[in-house]
Amino acid sequence: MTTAAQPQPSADERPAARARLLTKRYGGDSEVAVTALDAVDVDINAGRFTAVMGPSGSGKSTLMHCLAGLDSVTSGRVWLGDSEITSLGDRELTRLRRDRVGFVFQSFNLLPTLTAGENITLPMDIAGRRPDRAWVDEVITTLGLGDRLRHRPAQLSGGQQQRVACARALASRPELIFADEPTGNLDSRSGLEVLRQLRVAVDRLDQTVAMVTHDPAAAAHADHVLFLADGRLVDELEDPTAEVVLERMKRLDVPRGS
Ligand SMILES: Nc1ncnc2c1ncn2[C@@H]1O[C@H](COP(=O)(O)OP(=O)(O)OP(=O)(O)O)[C@@H](O)[C@H]1O
Repeated sequence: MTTAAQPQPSADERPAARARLLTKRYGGDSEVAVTALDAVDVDINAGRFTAVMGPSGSGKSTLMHCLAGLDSVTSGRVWLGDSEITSLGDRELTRLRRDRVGFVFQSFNLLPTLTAGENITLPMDIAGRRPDRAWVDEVITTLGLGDRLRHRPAQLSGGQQQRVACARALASRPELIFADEPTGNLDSRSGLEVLRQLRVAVDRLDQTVAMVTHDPAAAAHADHVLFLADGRLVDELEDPTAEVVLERMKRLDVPRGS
């Protein structure tokens, strides 16, 4: 428990998630073992939009999965807020994920038989949690979904479906939203629509978003970019533009030794 005498960091300084010496190896000690993450130290700051970039196979999805408690770590420690998730058992981890983390995936993952409104509150309904109606209404209004709530996913455009998925991730007011290539299945206009909504979630709803992306233009919507290469955190960028992100990515794509 913290005492009143201890200074509390401001929201901007408080990491929503952090990892220290995070190593993830697939394949155990076998000859085909892959070190997907190699002693990574990383902070995902609260109230900010962070993009994770890097060449294919650099460890982006693995980092996200380990930070979100979706995958176990080989060594190192991971915290979500003040909770060390690397010390939790399966059941506690499941509860923590359910209550404190939101997810947006490339493939929307909406239930086709439910309306948009039902999809948005489904995780809370399953968890037996009563939605905070004022908050859910604010999310729906802010994401411009008010006139789409009775539609089923098939009656919505891809961009609208992904906005519903964003609203679903936001509905429980999680501490952190992980978005894995959220624009990967969308045309550029719909992708832009979704990126703007993630930006709005941070700026107007005071949420925290961490997004894996291949796209420098998408990363430019973030406040901060983390660059991975060969399982290591090799670069960071504040207030990115698409041009500078592309430039940094080109450096990472240079083959080793050249
Ligand atoms: N379940 C797994 N079993 C074995 N190796 C894996 C597994 N998942 C990932 N890897 C390996 O770990 C490394 C990092 O993979 P990861 O998916 O995190 O990279 P990424 O940067 O997200 O790639 P991409 O941009 O192509 O999605 C790769 O070499 C990959 O082949």
